[in-house]
Amino acid sequence: MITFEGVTKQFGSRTAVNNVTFSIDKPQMVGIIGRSGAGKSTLLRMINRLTPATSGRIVIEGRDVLALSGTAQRRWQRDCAMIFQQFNLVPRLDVLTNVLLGRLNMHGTLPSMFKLFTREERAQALVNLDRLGIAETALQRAENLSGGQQQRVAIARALTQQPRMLLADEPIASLDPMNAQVVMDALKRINVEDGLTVICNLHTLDTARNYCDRVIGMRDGRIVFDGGPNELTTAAAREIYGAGENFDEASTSTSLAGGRVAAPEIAASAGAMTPVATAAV
Ligand SMILES: Nc1ncnc2c1ncn2[C@@H]1O[C@H](COP(=O)(O)OP(=O)(O)OP(=O)(O)O)[C@@H](O)[C@H]1O
Repeated sequence: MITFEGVTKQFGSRTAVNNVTFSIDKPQMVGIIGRSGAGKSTLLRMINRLTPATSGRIVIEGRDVLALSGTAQRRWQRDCAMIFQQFNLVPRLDVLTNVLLGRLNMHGTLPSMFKLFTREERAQALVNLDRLGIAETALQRAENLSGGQQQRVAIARALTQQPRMLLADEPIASLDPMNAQVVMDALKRINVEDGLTVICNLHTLDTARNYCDRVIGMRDGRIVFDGGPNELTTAAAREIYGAGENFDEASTSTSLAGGRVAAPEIAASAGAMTPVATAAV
């Protein structure tokens, strides 16, 4: 589905991502972990061309997406929707319009300028909000929502792009544990129910173990671990984080004690913090 071939990014003399090679050959939830500055964001941003790579190829269905330009590049950026730590909503616009912005690059310039969306697009945006359990917020201003709700709006906007892949750059780093869990559960359900690959930068080991099918560990721009969540032992974590014998996993932990999402109907429980919570995603 996606293959990285010797992908490198240099910022001046600083090598942020160093000759990275790996493939994802089936829809997976992939977590990328590593200490701050390891290159996680740069790796993700190169996939959808927010950051240009210095060298290498990222190949999807035989095409090097790093070589795309113009319309083909914009089409690819639509295909790999991205969500961010700070949600990137338009605060003063209502939630529904924020979600519809996911359709913008499917329109010509004039309809885009005047935000002219079809009835079908509005209906689809509402369906996506409903999947995220927040349809009732559709007419509220985005800035009046909680952080967890705003991130779910961002996910609904990403779904409205009808992407082939979802990239999430530290999607829960600004959220409290309860909202973090709701957002991770939503991403997991999208992966399972829609068969979309989700690539997610995470700061915390426990979240990667609990939610991801595969974990990639980065250190100093290189991949130093690539395996299943069960292979992510304390020794492997030490290698990824460049830590010594006194490495304490708790230092990378949220209080998310969640497990993997097995069923959409698992109830929210403020006390237990088991997965999850939202309406069916
Ligand atoms: N626009 C930029 N200009 C210069 N250097 C950059 C730029 N973006 C990132 N870097 C550098 O590249 C390296 C990797 O940064 P990156 O943000 O990818 O790491 P990260 O693992 O995502 O870190 P964090 O978890 O703190 O977000 C760091 O040394 C960073 O300072």
